Amino acid sequence: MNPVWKALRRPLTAAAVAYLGVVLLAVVFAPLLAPYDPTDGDLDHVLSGPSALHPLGTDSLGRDVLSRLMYGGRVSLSGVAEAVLTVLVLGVLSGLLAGFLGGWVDRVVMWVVDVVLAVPVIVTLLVVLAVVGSNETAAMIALGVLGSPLLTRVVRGSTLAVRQELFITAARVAGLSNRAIAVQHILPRVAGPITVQASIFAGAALLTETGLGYLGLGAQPPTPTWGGMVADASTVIDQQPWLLVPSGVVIGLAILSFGLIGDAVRDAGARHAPPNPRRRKQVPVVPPETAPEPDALLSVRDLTLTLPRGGEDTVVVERLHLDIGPGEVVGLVGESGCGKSITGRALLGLLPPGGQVTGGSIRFGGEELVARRQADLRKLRGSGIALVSQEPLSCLDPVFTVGHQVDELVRIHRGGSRKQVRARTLQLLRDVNLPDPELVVRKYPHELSGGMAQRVLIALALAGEPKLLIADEPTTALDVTVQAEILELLRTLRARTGMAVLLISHDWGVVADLCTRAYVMYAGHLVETATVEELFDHPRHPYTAGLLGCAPRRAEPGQRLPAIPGTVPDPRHWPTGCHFQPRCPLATDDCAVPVPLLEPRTGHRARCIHHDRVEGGERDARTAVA
Ligand SMILES: Nc1ncnc2c1ncn2[C@@H]1O[C@H](COP(=O)(O)OP(=O)(O)OP(=O)(O)O)[C@@H](O)[C@H]1O
Repeated sequence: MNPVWKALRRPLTAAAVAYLGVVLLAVVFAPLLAPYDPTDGDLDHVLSGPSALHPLGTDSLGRDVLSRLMYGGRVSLSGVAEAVLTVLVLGVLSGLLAGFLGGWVDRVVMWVVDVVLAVPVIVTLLVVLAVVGSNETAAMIALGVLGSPLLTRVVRGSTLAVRQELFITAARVAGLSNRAIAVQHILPRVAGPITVQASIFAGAALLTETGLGYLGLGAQPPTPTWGGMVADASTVIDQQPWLLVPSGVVIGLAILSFGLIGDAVRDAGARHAPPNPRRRKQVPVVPPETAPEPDALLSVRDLTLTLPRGGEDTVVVERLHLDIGPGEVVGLVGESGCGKSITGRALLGLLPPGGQVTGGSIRFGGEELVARRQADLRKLRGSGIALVSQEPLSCLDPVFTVGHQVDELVRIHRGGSRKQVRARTLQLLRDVNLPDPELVVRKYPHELSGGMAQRVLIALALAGEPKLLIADEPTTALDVTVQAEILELLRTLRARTGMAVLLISHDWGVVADLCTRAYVMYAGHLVETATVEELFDHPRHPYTAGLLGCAPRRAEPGQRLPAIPGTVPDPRHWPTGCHFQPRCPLATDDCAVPVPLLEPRTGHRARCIHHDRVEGGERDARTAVA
């Protein structure tokens, strides 16, 4: 069950909701339910206590307190509604814009927020009332404007947190517009904090409205207001103290109820805002030193990426080269932390906050992608390049059914009537071999197995008919049988659609199964590239040879699994020269200077000066190519 609903079912919260519901009904239906007209005085029963005639007594003019409470609530609660509505519109819009768009929009919004927060509320309200007369609506809207910065901050913080989640990245990858992502994916996620803030503000607004009524500002007599009733009661407190009880209890319980509902929703899972990602100046991109491959679908040259690590911009990928031809299946291999996934994200223009391309070029279909605006890249995502990631369930929005999520992308990429969209969705689900697509479209992500979720994710990626599919460890989270099925599916889809695939993996078996060529990465460097056959038969870099030697299928029964000693160094502590030298059995002093990519055989490149000593290697001449 939704945690918010669960929280609202707690006895105290349920009582608060019920109380506000009853008050609201009594107020709305006051003309039908109130026993008397709120302005009619019964001079025979002035300042009487509760009686059969007047259940809550009468005031100093003999007016029925119950009827005045019902009618008074109309003024007081509509004032609260006006203030809350103003806060919601201003706070949610500005918070979403600031958190989602960031940059100068964020800076301007936060500057306005700081200015409004510095304005004293009561003084401003008095000024507004002095200017517009006793216009309660104007005062409550002004209160809403002054209260909105608190909601702006909360929504901005929550949006920043949600923006980092994988399913939002997946939605971007799929080419969804910012507005669609904000409305359909982010807004439902920040609904909790918004409800908390709105209910807390409603209590404060009721208190302010009552205070204004008490001071004789706002709606004027004989119109009943709750604040006016408190003011009347306080003037006769010596003669009839009871008169303060009905209005005091109704107002007090209403404020308490707003607070209780806010607390319950917050307890149910309001999230804290993450720290604001560091803002830095965009550094100029260093142009590549080598030309792109003209016939390639994707040609990456000298790509250098930085990410903020330990407070500093750290290079995590350095001068990477990569080419993928149309329809080609290419592997990107390496241990965890070598920079494979971050490279995949850079191709889509989706680096984590603070990440930057500081050098090189990415050409896709002949167009340069580095330094292109996010709006241009968004058009490319999904239809040009699509991504399937290693955590299928985290990439699906848990709030919507599979059908809704696939429909959404089909509508964006193809358009068409509801019927046509759904027909295409079912076809896509059939294409990825999901049994019973009619049933699957009605399922929520939590009802899917890992294998089914991965198939749905592949269907989502196919919705835009991409030319290049980046499959980032697409089988890592799956069991062996399902792994084989997904690999077979990728192979079939590639043959059927003619799309190219960049398969990111640390598993040589998977790479050998699907790819014709592979790139091996180590600690941010491309260390070797060749056809998969060449790499298996004649590795020319000790790292590739070491990785191949670690494959579990090469282990002898009863023997320890072979492993490369040591671990991938943190990008802040890369050694100078060859990054692999501290772990390399062939390392010499010469390895401490930067090593270029060499080409021991045509089309086979390795970043190693000892490539001819790598086991199984041939003693070829070195040809520096980069
Ligand atoms: N959001 C991030 N913020 C800071 N550093 C990051 C972030 N994501 C990745 N890194 C760092 O970038 C480097 C490359 O990470 P990347 O995820 O690309 O490696 P990988 O080879 O894909 O490994 P894995 O298979 O575990 O994902 C690592 O040192 C990693 O710690």
